[in-house]
Amino acid sequence: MLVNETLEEYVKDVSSSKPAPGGGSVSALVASLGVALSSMVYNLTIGRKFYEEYDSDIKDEIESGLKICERLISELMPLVDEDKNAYDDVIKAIKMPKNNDEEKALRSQKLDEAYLKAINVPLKLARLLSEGFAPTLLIAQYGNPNAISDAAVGALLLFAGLQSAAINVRVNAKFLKDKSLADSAIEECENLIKRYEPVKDEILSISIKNL
Ligand SMILES: Nc1nc(=O)c2c([nH]1)NC[C@@H]1CN(c3ccc(C(=O)N[C@@H](CCC(=O)O)C(=O)O)cc3)C=[N+]21
Repeated sequence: MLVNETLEEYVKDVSSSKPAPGGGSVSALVASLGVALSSMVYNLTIGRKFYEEYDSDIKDEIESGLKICERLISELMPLVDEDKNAYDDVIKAIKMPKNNDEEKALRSQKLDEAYLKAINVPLKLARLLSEGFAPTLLIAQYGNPNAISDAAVGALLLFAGLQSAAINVRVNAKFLKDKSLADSAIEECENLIKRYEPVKDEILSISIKNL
């Protein structure tokens, strides 16, 4: 499993001419790291003197923000492998024989199934990532000022992950037979980008003001 590799092995795997891991797996890793940075700022906040002085409703919000980050990390990390497996299946289907109608039909069916998976993994990534912006904004507002730049880096990585997921959805959607499913997946990603780009910008401006 990729998640059990060393960083060195993973980077080598990505850089090689092996078909996968590719951009999809890398965007899942980047997404995990983005949320991990937010989580780090939470962990550098909860229990500190300035934190204890917050109203209890703010403290509750902060505690639930950390819970969200922890859940997101545990759901994002498996996508590093799931995306590799999904794209491996695309490559496997592309390589299937097409010497007669029977082979062609089977290949076309397997290819469609593989592209559907190769869309669904980045779509899941985009949906999970979209849940990471609110907790990152919250911790940029209330978190440890020493680590505010990490919330900004987290927001940038979340947004990079979201845009990358949208690109992977789009590139695979054009091969899908079910055009309405393809269009709705593309539209969902575009809507998430439109919705969360301003949140990313807000996190950046809060962080930059307080550097
Ligand atoms: N969910 C998802 N994850 C991805 O990682 C992903 C994706 N969708 N959609 C498209 C892009 C593109 N990408 C490629 C990786 C390797 C080759 C590759 O190795 N191609 C070989 C041919 C493959 C072979 O025959 O072995 C070649 O061009 O020589 C191509 C394309 C991954 N992507």
